[in-house]
Amino acid sequence: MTARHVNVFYGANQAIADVSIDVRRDEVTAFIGPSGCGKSTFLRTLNRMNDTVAAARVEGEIRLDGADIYARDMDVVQLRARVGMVFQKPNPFPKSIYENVAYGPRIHGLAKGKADLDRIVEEALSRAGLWSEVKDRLGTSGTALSGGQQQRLCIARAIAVEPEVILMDEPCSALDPIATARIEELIHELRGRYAIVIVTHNMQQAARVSQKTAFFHLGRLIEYADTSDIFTNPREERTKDYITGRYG
Ligand SMILES: Nc1ncnc2c1ncn2[C@@H]1O[C@H](COP(=O)(O)OP(=O)(O)OP(=O)(O)O)[C@@H](O)[C@H]1O
Repeated sequence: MTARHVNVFYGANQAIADVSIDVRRDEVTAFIGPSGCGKSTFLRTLNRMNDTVAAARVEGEIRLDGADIYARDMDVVQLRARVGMVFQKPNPFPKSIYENVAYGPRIHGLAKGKADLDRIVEEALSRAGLWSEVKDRLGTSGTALSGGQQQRLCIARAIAVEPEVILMDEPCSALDPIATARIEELIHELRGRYAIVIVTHNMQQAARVSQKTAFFHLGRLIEYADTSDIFTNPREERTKDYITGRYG
């Protein structure tokens, strides 16, 4: 995905100012920065989640495989399948584990019948590292799983429609350390197959899971570089101050 000169406003307040960035398919990109700097707002521009906020207005250009995602003829439902999202709080549908994963492929017409749908569900749950834990209880409610399992179910739900990009907005902030480690492992396993963008407050997590890191401050993209450079050799003073804990 490429973003060029993106501005986002909530009414009269500007939350994102002139952000340009490329997100590559074979990498995990972490968005870091102090609270309120616009990480989530910018993340949400990448699959037009901001459309759901009446006061939000996006300017600039964002392209997915060259196509302008804000173009009038862009099918937003299709876009959100190609650019999936995993939220801070796991939000499975109040339906069975199977239905949580099968819903997307069914509405997007990806399955050629029941056996094919079963295969897609198994594959998505396997890739999300959840299959062995749930294969004998696919009919039970997704909301009855543990928080970490629910988050992996949400990742399986995103994967099931074969996205190109997965956006993760602080996916571990509601999870304990063990469930967090499991999600981080999963991010490693999924890398290469999907472009992954993760917003995180946890700098160790950014350093562990990502290859590229973008540091935001007051709505601007201050520095975007290899994660190892951001954490060991930042070019900007503000990045250095943030990663050394001087503010944030
Ligand atoms: N729905 C909204 N309506 C109005 N203003 C909003 C809305 N969402 C975010 N903002 C404002 O936009 C700015 C950026 O917020 P955003 O949530 O994107 O930051 P963030 O870096 O993700 O913060 P955090 O790390 O605390 O989640 C803030 O000033 C915030 O108050």
